[in-house]
Amino acid sequence: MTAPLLSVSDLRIVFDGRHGPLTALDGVSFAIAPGEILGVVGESGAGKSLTGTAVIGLLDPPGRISGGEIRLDGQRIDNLPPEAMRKLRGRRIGAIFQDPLTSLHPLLTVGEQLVETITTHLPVSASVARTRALSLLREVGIPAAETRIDQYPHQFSGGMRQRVVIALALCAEPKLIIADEPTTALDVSIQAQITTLLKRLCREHGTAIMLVTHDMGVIAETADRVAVMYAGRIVEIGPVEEVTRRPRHPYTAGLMASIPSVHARHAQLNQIDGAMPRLNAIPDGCAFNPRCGRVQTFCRENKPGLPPGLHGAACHVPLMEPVHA
Ligand SMILES: Nc1ncnc2c1ncn2[C@@H]1O[C@H](COP(=O)(O)OP(=O)(O)OP(=O)(O)O)[C@@H](O)[C@H]1O
Repeated sequence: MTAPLLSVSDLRIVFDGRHGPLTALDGVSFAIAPGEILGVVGESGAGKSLTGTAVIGLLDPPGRISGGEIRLDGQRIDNLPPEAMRKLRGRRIGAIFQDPLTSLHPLLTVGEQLVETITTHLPVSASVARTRALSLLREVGIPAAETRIDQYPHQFSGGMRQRVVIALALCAEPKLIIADEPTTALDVSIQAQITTLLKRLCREHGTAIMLVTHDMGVIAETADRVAVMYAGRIVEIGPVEEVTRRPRHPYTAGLMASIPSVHARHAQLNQIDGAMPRLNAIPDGCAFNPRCGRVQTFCRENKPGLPPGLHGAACHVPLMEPVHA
């Protein structure tokens, strides 16, 4: 792998509660290369969003980083003062969230928001910024951009609004975009258009994306590599083809089995019995052991680590045979 753009090492996040700190992220490590799309997948509560939130420096109390480090282009960013982090956000790291309306100001036109973001981060005049805003809107596939630029967010459909949010994230040509469930609120046909757009932007601009989603189908279509999270840890990581065709962790295999057909994407991950444990009740040993069909006595006692290498699973009894043809 080339020098990583983002590297997260042994990241730990706790929530300070009345009965002491609860561990929400427990030693998460991964890297993203320039231009690469890393999918981060897992059920609700796995810690996917927390990981993305920590990378963009938006973790709020009572949550806090209690260990590990985050580096962007080699520079440590997890301990930057808030002002420095604010500058970095938007300029070097962009963000796209599930609901476009939370990222857009309802009372400002799309053009005003783009121009403001561009002039905040780049030393250009308002008229140059407007020209750039127009070309960004065209680039993300907004038809009749010259008219649309002066319209308000509510005048756009959900899919078009998400395109505007992507344009906003791209304003300062950040090297990294954190996209948290960017397609979840959209119709299936629109989802495909947005994932195609994200892939094209990565290819054409060399932007890296950390794509957070509960949907293994979106990952399979979009990501280069995938990190599977469970109960605050990465339980499997590897190239998407490898992980989807030959999952090694029984949890990943369960996620794969739960991918609905392309035409029925909205089915939930309901094929693995049981639920993600609460933070105050994470089982000893492998956190997945109560739900695992391959559980052995030692799985209840020893926490498995993620082995080094391109594709690895934190499992004492990994699946080694292809599960999917
Ligand atoms: N402010 C908070 N206080 C206490 N616990 C929190 C807080 N925010 C998140 N958590 C806990 O941290 C864990 C990880 O949350 P996170 O939002 O990262 O999960 P996720 O995998 O992104 O799930 P989802 O898809 O539902 O967003 C969960 O157990 C959640 O309950």
